[in-house]
Amino acid sequence: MPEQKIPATVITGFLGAGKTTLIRYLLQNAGGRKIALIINEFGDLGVDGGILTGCGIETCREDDVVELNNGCICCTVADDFIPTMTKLLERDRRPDHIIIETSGLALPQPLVAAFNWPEVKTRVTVDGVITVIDAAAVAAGRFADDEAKVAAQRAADTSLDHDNPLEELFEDQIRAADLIVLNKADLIDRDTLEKVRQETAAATARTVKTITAENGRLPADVLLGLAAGTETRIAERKSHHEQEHEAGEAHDHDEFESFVAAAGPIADPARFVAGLKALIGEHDILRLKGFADVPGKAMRLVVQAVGQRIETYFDRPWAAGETRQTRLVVIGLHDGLDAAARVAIEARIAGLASGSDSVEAAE
Ligand SMILES: Nc1nc2c(ncn2[C@@H]2O[C@H](COP(=O)(O)OP(=O)(O)OP(=O)(O)O)[C@@H](O)[C@H]2O)c(=O)[nH]1
Repeated sequence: MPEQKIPATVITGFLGAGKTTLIRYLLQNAGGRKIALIINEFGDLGVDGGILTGCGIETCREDDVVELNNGCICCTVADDFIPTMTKLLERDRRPDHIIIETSGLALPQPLVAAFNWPEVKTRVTVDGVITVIDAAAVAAGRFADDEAKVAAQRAADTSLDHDNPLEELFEDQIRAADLIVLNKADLIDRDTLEKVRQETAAATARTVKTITAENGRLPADVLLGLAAGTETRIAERKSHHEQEHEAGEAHDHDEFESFVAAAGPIADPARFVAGLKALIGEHDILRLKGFADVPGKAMRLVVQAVGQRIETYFDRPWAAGETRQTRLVVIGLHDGLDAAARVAIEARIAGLASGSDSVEAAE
């Protein structure tokens, strides 16, 4: 049986935006996922590894945290990142998910490109790039809470081979994002937050979704794609249709909504994916993830989408006695996924699966 690919999430954003805080919360609420962390930081400026390893979180063992402190990760990809990933993948204890926290100076694109290196490509899939933004700093006309510290980090990194102005770096980090987190929402009022949201959206041409957070407190299901633990839950969960006349599930995070959309076999996977892309663009869908039944294929098709990034691959044969089915978990903001939207989305997914609805992807 082929080894299932391990999803990797890149978490980027300026120094002090709240990346470590978000990761810490994520580890504490990982839903049983075994997470390995790669943290990129420098000398005495870096304390994140210590914060995370010393945190006493059960799911995060000391040797699951790897620190890369030879310079900015995007400038040391070949020397540092690839060997580290390879070592991580050769461990006996395979992680369910890999999280990479970049330094505040990192350009995410070279890092994402590194996932195409042969050593990594066959074993890891990019789950998504999450860009954390200090909304309060941006509202105040800055990119980071402490721009002097960012400058100090830059000065301390002798291997840094890009010297973009802060504004350009900020735009690059936003452009690379599959999901943007406007963090530190507690420090500004709603109107200001909305202004920051618009400003951020203007910096990206794509239909990237933006969510807000206080102290990075966001559910793992929103931040991360499928993992071993979620797999069984999808099969067990009732579809939206089955749930329609029942009380909704209890939520820890009221601002988010999720449901399972069930559909029939996929007539044409490429058109299905193109249609899903369009659907995500049209609705407030943050994530779509699950499995699909492709007739004629012995293997199950994994579908993972965050923003406009959609990954599909066959991960394992359907087991004997297992029902071949298409089930996608749809996650979005509560306000955007009301009952009518859920009915419409489920119907569209069913139509896309059967080929009766052949929406082309929005460019
Ligand atoms: N008020 C407020 N403070 C926050 C929030 N998120 C993080 N902080 C604080 O902001 C500071 C920086 O947070 P970190 O999580 O270390 O930020 P980071 O992006 O990991 O920073 P580096 O790793 O240094 O690049 C810490 O003092 C956090 O406690 C938030 O949502 N609201």
